[in-house]
Amino acid sequence: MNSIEDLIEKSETRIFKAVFPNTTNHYETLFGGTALQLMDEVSFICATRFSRKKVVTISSDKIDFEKPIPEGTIIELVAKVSEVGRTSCTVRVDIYKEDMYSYQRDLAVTGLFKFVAIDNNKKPIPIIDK
Ligand SMILES: CC(=O)SCCNC(=O)CCNC(=O)[C@H](O)C(C)(C)COP(=O)(O)OP(=O)(O)OC[C@H]1O[C@@H](n2cnc3c(N)ncnc32)[C@H](O)[C@@H]1OP(=O)(O)O
Repeated sequence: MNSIEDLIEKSETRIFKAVFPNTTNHYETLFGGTALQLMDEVSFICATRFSRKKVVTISSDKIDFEKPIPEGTIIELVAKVSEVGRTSCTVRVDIYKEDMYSYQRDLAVTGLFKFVAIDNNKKPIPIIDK
């Protein structure tokens, strides 16, 4: 049986993307809505890998767009469980931007996403079996 700490470590989830023009806005930076969609997806995968149960998003919290992400950069999304409740878990997502042609890497966006585990009747159930 894995401890909660082991499950948190093993479920850390990372996705890389290239910021192509079809994902940017008229300022030629990553569109905020696209960033949110990617954050929801990576945090959903993380919560699913953590619980190995059906989970739904119940809330998102404190999304900070600290730095713009220019077209032509690489982004890495890192999702990790930061809090475990009875039926829910909270996942912190960090988006790092990397210059393609240097080793410059900066934290650009952070946010929290909370998920609830549900059964086949869509009712909350314990997020992990103890
Ligand atoms: C992957 C996807 O695309 S999901 C799509 C978007 N999400 C959805 O459609 C979900 C819609 N929401 C729902 O179906 C329901 O709200 C449910 C099933 C998630 C929860 O049902 P509820 O009756 O509210 O559950 P309940 O009151 O027992 O709370 C369940 C957990 O959620 C937490 N919670 C409930 N409401 C909120 C809220 N507004 N904000 C933060 N946490 C909340 C509770 O604290 C509890 O956590 P805990 O057990 O770890 O302490």
